[in-house]
Amino acid sequence: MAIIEVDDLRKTYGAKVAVDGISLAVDEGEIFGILGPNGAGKTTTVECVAGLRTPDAGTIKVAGRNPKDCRDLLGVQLQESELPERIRVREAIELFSSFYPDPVDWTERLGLAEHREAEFGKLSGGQKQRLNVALALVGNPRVAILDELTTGLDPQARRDTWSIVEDVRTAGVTILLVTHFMEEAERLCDRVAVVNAGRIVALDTPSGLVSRVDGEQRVRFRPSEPLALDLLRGLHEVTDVQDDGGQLTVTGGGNLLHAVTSLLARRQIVALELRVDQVSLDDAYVALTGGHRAQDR
Ligand SMILES: Nc1ncnc2c1ncn2[C@@H]1O[C@H](COP(=O)(O)OP(=O)(O)OP(=O)(O)O)[C@@H](O)[C@H]1O
Repeated sequence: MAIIEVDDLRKTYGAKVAVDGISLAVDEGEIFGILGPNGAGKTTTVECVAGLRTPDAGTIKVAGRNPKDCRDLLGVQLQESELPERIRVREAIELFSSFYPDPVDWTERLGLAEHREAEFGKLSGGQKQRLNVALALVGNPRVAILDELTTGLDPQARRDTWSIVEDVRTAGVTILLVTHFMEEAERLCDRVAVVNAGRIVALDTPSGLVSRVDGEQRVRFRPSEPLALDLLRGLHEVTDVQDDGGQLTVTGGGNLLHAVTSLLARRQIVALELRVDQVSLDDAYVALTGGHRAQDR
């Protein structure tokens, strides 16, 4: 059942159209990703869902209610949420807890227990983000909105943060996640809306997005024995064969790898240095957004 329903959302800033008719529905318990290039309208969309901005047109419902009446349901971690440098972890948790009737302390579960007396300014990037997640969850929300949670983190801290997001979902929280990272979307999200210039250009599971792109596959190998290239060209899965000094690159579709390896096996030829390149979510994203590559910032 959908817990977030966005229907034909529009938002402009002066002459700038930031969101141009976005509709989506997020099911309870889902991790739903919003992916797109800079300025695509992602933050504006989630800020409207969070009740922090007023749409110009369209409707948004969270658990059937207007987002502005959903303080008890929503936990929000925003893109550049910065706390004062000197505030201690414990003090920040206490301050945020005071806003809610039934606060929940996530510091233990998020590995912050030993940093409770540390000042915000002295925390590492990963610890700051864990604190931001703890603060977003303090009100025991049914929906957490996480905007570029892992931007600026090193790869290990990013992975640690992903496990935390999975733990939060396991605890029953629905997550709306804005991200620039393909790997993050692929690892975490049940479904992803790819946004470009204020519109959704595709909405699907990560593997569904990949399969939409009519991507070619490439199989590269060095045959252990000489092989007539026309045999490969005769396979209906194959569209092209290149020989680069004995290193063959076979391009095609369908079950290309199986077709090529079966042919080799019949001739008792071994594929040495075998490599397979397949369409990735990155390729799908580039195709869907017309060439904007998601950034690693
Ligand atoms: N307060 C504002 N006033 C004027 N224009 C704004 C404002 N906030 C956002 N914009 C513009 O609206 C467009 C959408 O911005 P938004 O922040 O929603 O995009 P985004 O997809 O989240 O981008 P990013 O990945 O860079 O955070 C951008 O062109 C941005 O410059």
